[in-house]
Amino acid sequence: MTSQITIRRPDDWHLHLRDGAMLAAVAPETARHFGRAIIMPNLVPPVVTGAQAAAYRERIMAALPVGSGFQPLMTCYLTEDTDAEDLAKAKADGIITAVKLYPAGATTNSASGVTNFDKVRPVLERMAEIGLPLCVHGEVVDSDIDIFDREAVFIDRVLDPIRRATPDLKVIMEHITTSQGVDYARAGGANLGATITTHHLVINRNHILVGGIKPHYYCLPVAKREEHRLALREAAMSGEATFFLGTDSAPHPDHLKEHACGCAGCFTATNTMSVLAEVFEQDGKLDKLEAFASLNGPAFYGLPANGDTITLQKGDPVDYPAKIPAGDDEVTVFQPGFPLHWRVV
Ligand SMILES: NC(=O)N[C@@H](CC(=O)O)C(=O)O
Ligand SMILES: [Zn+2]
Ligand SMILES: [Zn+2]
Repeated sequence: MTSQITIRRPDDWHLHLRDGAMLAAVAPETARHFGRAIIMPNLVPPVVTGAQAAAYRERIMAALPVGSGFQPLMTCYLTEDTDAEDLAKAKADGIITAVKLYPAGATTNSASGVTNFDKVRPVLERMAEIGLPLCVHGEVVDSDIDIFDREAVFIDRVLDPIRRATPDLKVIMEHITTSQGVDYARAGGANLGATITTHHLVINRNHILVGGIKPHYYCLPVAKREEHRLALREAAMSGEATFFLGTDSAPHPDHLKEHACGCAGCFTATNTMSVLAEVFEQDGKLDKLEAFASLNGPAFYGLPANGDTITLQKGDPVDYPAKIPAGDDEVTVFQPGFPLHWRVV
């Protein structure tokens, strides 16, 4: 029985760090185990320009524990008014690593996102030319499309046309939640990657709804049927270069999660590596954890893997806090619903 594994230090290719007191609370949680993370730009107001990304990066650096080697990889939020020149300069200056596409209204703080995808076509063409990847929240927002179908419909109506029109654009399907997402990503060739979250490997829609509503399991894209969770697990544990970890750890204060109109987002930064080791072990695939968490992501982004390693050891159930304090608020840590035996030592 394996009781210890050592892997290259992992990276998180989709992370929400927020700002202010929340940033101060959650940045150390990710920096404890992760080398780098792609930082989502959906602040209020969003991080739209290279200058705003540079300023946000400084605030993140200031929130890190002294001596932390954690490196935030910044993104800009794509709007219909985004200036391609500004993005190109921010990339050339080493400020941004990717650009984020939110369909307007699809998720938390996405009101400034894109409604008419034709309007961003010239920006996407420029990004393809200069090798600047596009991270995509892949859900349509049409009110006549059932929320459980929004990812699959987005692939057909929006993503596939964008990729056909701009085949050289590197695209990351963020936080895929369906077998359709897995299939499309798998068939997409070297310019298409897909991130998978920790929580979507653990929960299906029953976990949210059976026996009383569980607001801390509500996130977007919403967890789907069990067959989709199993497809995600198979993809994450396949070792295929297309699939890599993006936790989508998305903290909200508990009072806004446990609310009549609760916010979408699961906070997994604190225990992600323990959860991942547990689920990979459950499926007999611990040997594939390093590819998923530490190797495939940097390879897709054209970056070296981290030079150092982390070691996970198996033992008595791990104690992790149920909540972490954030200013005057608290944030509930994702509870997988089974004990975690793997700790990062
Ligand atoms: N995933 C979520 O449910 N929420 C994210 C936004 C997002 O990634 O879509 C957030 O910013 O809270
Ligand atoms: Zn999203
Ligand atoms: Zn997210």
